[in-house]
Amino acid sequence: MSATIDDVKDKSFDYIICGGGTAGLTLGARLSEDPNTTVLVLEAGAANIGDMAILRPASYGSHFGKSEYSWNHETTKQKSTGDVSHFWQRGKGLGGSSSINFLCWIKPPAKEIDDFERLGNPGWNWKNYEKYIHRTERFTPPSEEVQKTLTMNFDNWSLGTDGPLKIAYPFSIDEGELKVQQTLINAGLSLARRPMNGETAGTYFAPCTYDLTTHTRAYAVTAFYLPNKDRPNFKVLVLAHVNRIVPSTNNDENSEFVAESVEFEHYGHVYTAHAKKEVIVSAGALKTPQILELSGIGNPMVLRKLGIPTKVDLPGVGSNVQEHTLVAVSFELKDDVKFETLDILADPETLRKHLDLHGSGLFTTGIIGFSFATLSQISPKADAIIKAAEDKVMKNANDYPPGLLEQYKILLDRLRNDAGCEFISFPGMCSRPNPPKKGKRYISFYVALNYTFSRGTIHAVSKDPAVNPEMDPHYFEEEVADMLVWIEMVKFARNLRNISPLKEMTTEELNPGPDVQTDEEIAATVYAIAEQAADIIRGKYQP
Ligand SMILES: Cc1cc2nc3c(=O)[nH]c(=O)nc-3n(C[C@H](O)[C@H](O)[C@H](O)COP(=O)(O)OP(=O)(O)OC[C@H]3O[C@@H](n4cnc5c(N)ncnc54)[C@H](O)[C@@H]3O)c2cc1C
Repeated sequence: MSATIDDVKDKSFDYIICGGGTAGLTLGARLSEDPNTTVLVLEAGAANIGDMAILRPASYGSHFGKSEYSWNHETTKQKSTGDVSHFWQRGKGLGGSSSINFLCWIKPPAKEIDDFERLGNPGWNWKNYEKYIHRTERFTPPSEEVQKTLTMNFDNWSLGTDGPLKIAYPFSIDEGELKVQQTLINAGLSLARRPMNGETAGTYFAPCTYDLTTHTRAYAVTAFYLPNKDRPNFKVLVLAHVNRIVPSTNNDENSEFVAESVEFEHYGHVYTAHAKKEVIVSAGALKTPQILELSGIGNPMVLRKLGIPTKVDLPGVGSNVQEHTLVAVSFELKDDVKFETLDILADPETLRKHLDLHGSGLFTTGIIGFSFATLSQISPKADAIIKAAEDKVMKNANDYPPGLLEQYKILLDRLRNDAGCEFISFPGMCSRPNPPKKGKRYISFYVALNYTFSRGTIHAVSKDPAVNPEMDPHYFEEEVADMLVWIEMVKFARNLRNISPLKEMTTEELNPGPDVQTDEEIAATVYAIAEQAADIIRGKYQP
């Protein structure tokens, strides 16, 4: 139940969950199924319940830069991207990033989930993943008419139908999407076999976290918080920023760390709540390391700099950071092509009209076109790049921190055999550096790197919990594997304009644009535009 500070301060709970995002609310709902188990969730952001800016489905990017929805983190300046820093948006508020994400319901390859277990984490395998994800899903397939129009076939697919999270295809799907999909198939990326069941290689239309009855976003709040909020044993306190975990008082340097309570800040005052069983830190990948480090859990070298005594020597905290980097390529559509893209919302009157069209119109569309390819499917240079990456890894094998060589071996195997080159079609312009032309419509392809070799860090830089941690992704520092693959992916996406039916639908490439031709020029452009694509959507299509 939504809690007040009096329900929480100095009170004891079986479990305290730090961070009420996707993972935190899911876990809170699950643990509190047992009426004898008390659960407290502490969330730094606001509740934002019923806020149309969150609920309106195709509101991608509209939350970016707004502190009521997003943390607006900024990375350190990146040498490889021209000494600039990059904005990292993450959801702030109940539901976390599930309240601002792009609603796409896609799944990883089974093999990649099994790799967690192969790296020494028993139970972290596809079989378990699928069991629990089916429990989460409530999938409604599209009508037979839509299936026929979009040549969809779900015979092989298996999704859960009784879970709390509503999964569906968005209400409005333009038939232009089918032509885009056909282009990718004609480019050699045939239909994926069972993309919801671990066989993701190829092209497919993905469903969204979308409530078909209300035409609103389905997310951690609608699936896990609202249906359970009246349980007396489930308390959720918002605007509660967790500072640190406090161990039991008899804790000294040599004894085991036992989490006894959680210190948090609420409206400028610091309070504690006590945990009888466990404290779970689920503040997202970017903020979790800070809570651990301020609690004395982490790399002693980092903690020493902060003046915090090491309680648990855990060097992995805040290391091994990998970013799902993306960049977009955009093509201008011919004026006579029928395809209602988000570009038309640039006109204020059209925007107003579509905002009023609740239950239809462009805000009930979604990002549905996905393709996953192997490097050899998209580039004649695949063998040479993989060989160069292997040589580099073997040359430096003795210098890697523990566990990294094992990860790299798996990544090299994936680079050779698996479909890690991701292409996402986007109905509209979402790229840099060239601005859209007035009155024109665009089709874009996000190019996303899934097998990242560069490794970054996120560490607290002050004892003060209000000071943001330092986030350094080390973008493209592993030049061979990351940059060369990236360049080949951009080239593949650019070439889609020469393939039917897109060839007949488009006039010219807007971005990266005709001035960018050589590999060096592509590299220079992607340096400048990496990670900024989504930023473009903001302010152009949104209220
Ligand atoms: C812009 C964007 C688009 C995305 N699009 C998609 C998509 O289309 N499909 C998809 O599958 N995935 C997408 N993702 C990723 C997906 O949303 C995340 O992987 C997922 O939400 C992560 O869940 P989490 O629980 O780990 O973190 P989050 O959901 O981010 O939750 C962390 C929570 O902890 C809170 N918190 C942080 N620090 C503290 C603190 N000190 N004290 C208390 N609370 C704290 C935060 O406010 C937040 O609510 C997207 C992510 C973003 C940012």
